[in-house]
Amino acid sequence: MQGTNGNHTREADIVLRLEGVTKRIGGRALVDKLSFQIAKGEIVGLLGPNGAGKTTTIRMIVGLIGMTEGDVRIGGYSVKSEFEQAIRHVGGIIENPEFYPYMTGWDNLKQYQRMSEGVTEARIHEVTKLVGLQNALGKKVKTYSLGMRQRLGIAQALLHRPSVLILDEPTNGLDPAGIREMREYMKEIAEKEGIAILVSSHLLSEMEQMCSRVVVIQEGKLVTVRSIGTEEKRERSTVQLSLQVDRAEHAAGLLRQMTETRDAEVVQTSEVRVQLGLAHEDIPAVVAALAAAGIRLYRVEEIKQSLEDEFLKWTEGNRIA
Ligand SMILES: Nc1ncnc2c1ncn2[C@@H]1O[C@H](COP(=O)(O)OP(=O)(O)OP(=O)(O)O)[C@@H](O)[C@H]1O
Repeated sequence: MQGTNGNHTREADIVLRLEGVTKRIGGRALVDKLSFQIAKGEIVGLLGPNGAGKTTTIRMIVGLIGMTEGDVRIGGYSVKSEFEQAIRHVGGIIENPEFYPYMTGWDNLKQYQRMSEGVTEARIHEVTKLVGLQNALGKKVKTYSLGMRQRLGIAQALLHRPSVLILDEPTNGLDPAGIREMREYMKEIAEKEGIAILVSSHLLSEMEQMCSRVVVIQEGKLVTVRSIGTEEKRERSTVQLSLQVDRAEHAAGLLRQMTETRDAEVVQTSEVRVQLGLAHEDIPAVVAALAAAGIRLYRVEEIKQSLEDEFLKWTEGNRIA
């Protein structure tokens, strides 16, 4: 699976796609023209300081609130116009999942199984093993730790074999050991089930260890999309470029067309800026294509700062934790 560094994603592997998603309330944009996509088997972090719009974005993805503009496609289906088909592909934990505390973990999942079509007991065993809960299934949920309750929630969300798992701040309240365990089973879920996972957080350090990419937002706007990897891996894969042009939207469209053959990932970050990951040898051809299309190119810069430095800069004054 090559989608993990975000530079070799095939169109057919995209399972979640946000297209200019916007939420305005009382004239204020809580989420503003947000676009990004996630492929099969990828774990992507939606990262931003408190109040950046993460929860609002996630609530729109799963249809809990409406979008003012834009659309979300899940498994190719529009959340706006084909909600039922779209939502069938999603397993989501937005608020704390509710369980019957006096029933065992197993009985809680059996209860859920009765309400859902096509979920077998074998599947219950499979998902509880994935989250490492198989030995605690006979215990009452009221005796579970927060981490165990969360695993039960994730097991439940996985029962119907969704193609996307969406988790809002899942590490909140977990101790370091709980966070580490979560990281491990999330990776296993993504790998073994080929699921795309979107997980929100305001902590870069956690996301760096868990995710293959992060989508950074601030004040509802996309700041950047970054691949996470070792320095060595980054060097071998692609160069992250920021292009300053006269018409970023036009340039981004053109670059996306080229992406299909050149494996780049294109993000418009402002009216005049486009970011993309490119193989070193592809840079001249891309510059030439932009010029040929009449787009004025003012700057081609490599983005080199560490993600940590940048994240602190973006979120200066906004960060609570
Ligand atoms: N229904 C609403 N009406 C007006 N403003 C809202 C509403 N819901 C959220 N907001 C505001 O929108 C902004 C984004 O909120 P959101 O909860 O999406 O952020 P977040 O990134 O999830 O932050 P946190 O980590 O604190 O949950 C905040 O400034 C919040 O106060």
